[in-house]
Formats: sequence, C-alpha cells, structure tokens
Amino acid sequence: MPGAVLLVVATGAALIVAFLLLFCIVAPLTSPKPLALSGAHVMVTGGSSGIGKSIAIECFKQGAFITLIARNESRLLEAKKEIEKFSVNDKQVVHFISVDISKDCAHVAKVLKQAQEKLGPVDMLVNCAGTSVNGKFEDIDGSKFEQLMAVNYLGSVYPTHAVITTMKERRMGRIVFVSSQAGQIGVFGYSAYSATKFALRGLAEALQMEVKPYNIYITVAYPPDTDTPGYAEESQTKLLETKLISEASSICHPDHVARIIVKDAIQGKFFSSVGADGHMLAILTSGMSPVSSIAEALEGVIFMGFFRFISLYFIASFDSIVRRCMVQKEKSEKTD
Ligand SMILES: NC(=O)C1=CN([C@@H]2O[C@H](COP(=O)(O)OP(=O)(O)OC[C@H]3O[C@@H](n4cnc5c(N)ncnc54)[C@H](OP(=O)(O)O)[C@@H]3O)[C@@H](O)[C@H]2O)C=CC1
Ligand SMILES: CCCCCCCCCCCCCCCC(=O)[C@@H](N)CO
Repeated sequence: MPGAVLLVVATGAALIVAFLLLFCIVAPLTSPKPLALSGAHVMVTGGSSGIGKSIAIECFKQGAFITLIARNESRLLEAKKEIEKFSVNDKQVVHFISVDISKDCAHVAKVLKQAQEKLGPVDMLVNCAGTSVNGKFEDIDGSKFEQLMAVNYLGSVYPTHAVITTMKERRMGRIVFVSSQAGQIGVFGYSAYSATKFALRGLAEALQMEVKPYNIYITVAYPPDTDTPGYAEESQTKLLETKLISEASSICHPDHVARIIVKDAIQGKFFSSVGADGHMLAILTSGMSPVSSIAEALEGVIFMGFFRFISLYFIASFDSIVRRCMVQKEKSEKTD
C-alpha cells in the first residue's frame, strides 16, 4: 500500500481512537439535567442594577422566586417593582435584602439564612455584585486594591459560603460568579480589577471539583463591556488605553448578557461567554477548567492552538495602543 494512503489510514485510525478515548473520558464529565427555574428560589447579589437586575428579570420571566441583594434600599425597592411587572404567575415573589456583602461573613450568612427561611432554600445563587476601578497601577491607592478584592472576590465568597451547605444537603444547586473579559485578559488600567476577576476563576474551579459529586454546578460568566449604570460611571474616568483596548470587544446590552448567563447557568456550563470573541477567549483560556460537553472538549482540543495564534494579533495591537498613547502623552507634555 503506497506510503501516502498508509499515512491517511493511520491518521484516520488515530483520530477515531482519540475521539473514542475522549468520549470515554469526557462523557461522564458532561453537564447535568437543566435546572427548571419555575418555582425555583434565585438569589442575585447586585440585583438592583445593571447585569444583576437583568438576570433577576430573566429568571423571574421563567417563573423563579427572586431575592435581590444590594446596599441601597431605594434602588432595591425600585428594582423589585420593575421585576414584578414580568411575573408569569400570581405565586411569584420578589424579596430584597439590604446588606454589604463585602463585610463580615457571619453577618452575610445570618441575613441570607433569613432570606432562605422566607423564600425557601436557594436553588441558584448569582454573585453579580461588583465594581471596577480604572487607573495606572501606581495611581491606584493600596486601599482601593483591598476594597475591590473585598467587594468583587470576598463579596462572592461570603454569599456562596452561606448557601453551599444547604445545596450539598439537597444534592442540587447552581452558583454563578460574574467575572469579566478582564478576568481572562489582564488589561491596561485594570490591575486592581482584573486581579479580583481572575481570583473568581480559581475559586470556581476548586469549588466545582468539590461540589460536582453533589450535583451542584458552577458557572463563571465573562461579559464584555455592558451598558449599565456601573459602566457609565466607570467610563467617566476610564483611561484612553483601557477604552481603546476594550473596544476590541463589542459593548452589550445587559438583557442580552443576562439571557446568555441564565441559559448557561441552567445548563450547568462552567464557562459563559458573549459573542464570537468571548467564545474564542473561553476556549483559549479554558486551561484545566471542567468540561461541560464532548463538543466543547473536542473544540478545545482542535482550536486552542489556532486561537492562541489569533490572540497574538490582539496582543500586538494592544501593545501598539499603549505605545501610541505614551507617545501622544509625551508630545502633549512637551507642548504644555
Ligand atoms: N458593566 C460592565 O461593563 C461589566 C460588568 N461586569 C461585572 O458585572 C457585575 C455587575 O456590573 P454592573 O451591572 O455594571 O454594575 P452596576 O454598578 O450597575 O450594579 C452593581 C450592583 O452591585 C451592588 N453592589 C455593589 N457593591 C456592593 C456591596 N458591597 N454589597 C452589596 N451589593 C453591592 C450595587 O448595589 P448597591 O450599590 O446599592 O450596593 C448594584 O446592585 C460586576 O461584578 C462587574 O464587575 C463584568 C463585565 C462587564
Ligand atoms: C483570541 C480571542 C481574542 C479576543 C479579544 C477580546 C478583547 C477583549 C478586551 C478586554 C475587554 C475588557 C472588558 C472589561 C469589561 C468590564 O468588566 C468593565 N467594563 C468593568 O465594568
């Protein structure tokens, strides 16, 4: 048999064996039965604004009971009234709690326990509360690094800590951590913010390994820029470099982001991303994350190298943005 034909046959056989092996390894790892939100208790931190409020509305539209968590009571009341317009049956309830989730783990646990006594055990916890700080590393005060880690990271640890035991007892649950594309790429100006979002990834992977035997599934969401009150506030003082780099991804509507996050969380997908660039980033940064389907495993095995090649173009363009901004700054300082 000529060499070329032999090579094709051998390659084909190797691919079939590889696929069968992958199927045997991955099949037991794939995702669970989708969570039915009708009658489920969904708790959303940061649910009074932006992405969190849109997630609460999306879950309410699917029949869930909602607990909103934030600090400002008037915004919580406004959000409750807005969400209630979307009820699909007269049993549904929107409850809210005013608490700072970044302080005092025990107090957060006590308050969330009361919420579970009102609306029943939490079926899905969405850790969405968070904020960003933008500036050059040396210009961000050390206290801001601490505050951001407290809100964005510990503010996700404490509510999760408050519900995980009951989820394990019930052998079911979903936990969502809302990260960011800045939690997949360290971006100029986000040295404090990116670190808090990368931290969620490590927490989520370790926690998923612990709770998968209890039929509890973790989702890490990586939204791009999203048109929310938080984004509007951040944009007022955002560095030009951060703005230009972030424009590599499209700005999204919070309802669109929320629909994707809720769909992926219901299905127990570990990665939740938005758009083609988000999908490529998810595959590229998947590392040793859990696999949610055979298709996803195959896609990663086949395309990760290619996406790494594409990312080199983005990295080069980001470096060029930083250099151009530096030259412009030096020129304007000379003329001043
Ligand atoms: N908007 C964007 O471009 C993107 C946002 N994200 C992430 O999505 C999440 C939501 O962002 P976005 O919708 O823009 O934010 P918003 O600023 O619009 O809303 C933030 C929410 O979090 C609550 N919150 C903030 N700090 C605390 C706290 N210490 N304790 C309790 N609740 C708190 C706020 O209520 P209150 O102030 O009353 O406490 C509010 O409900 C954040 O984690 C953000 O990092 C990720 C990618 C893109
Ligand atoms: C191979 C594939 C490459 C894909 C390139 C995509 C480039 C993304 C650039 C980073 C965007 C950062 C958005 C931060 C949003 C956010 O969290 C803030 N708005 C805080 O509110």
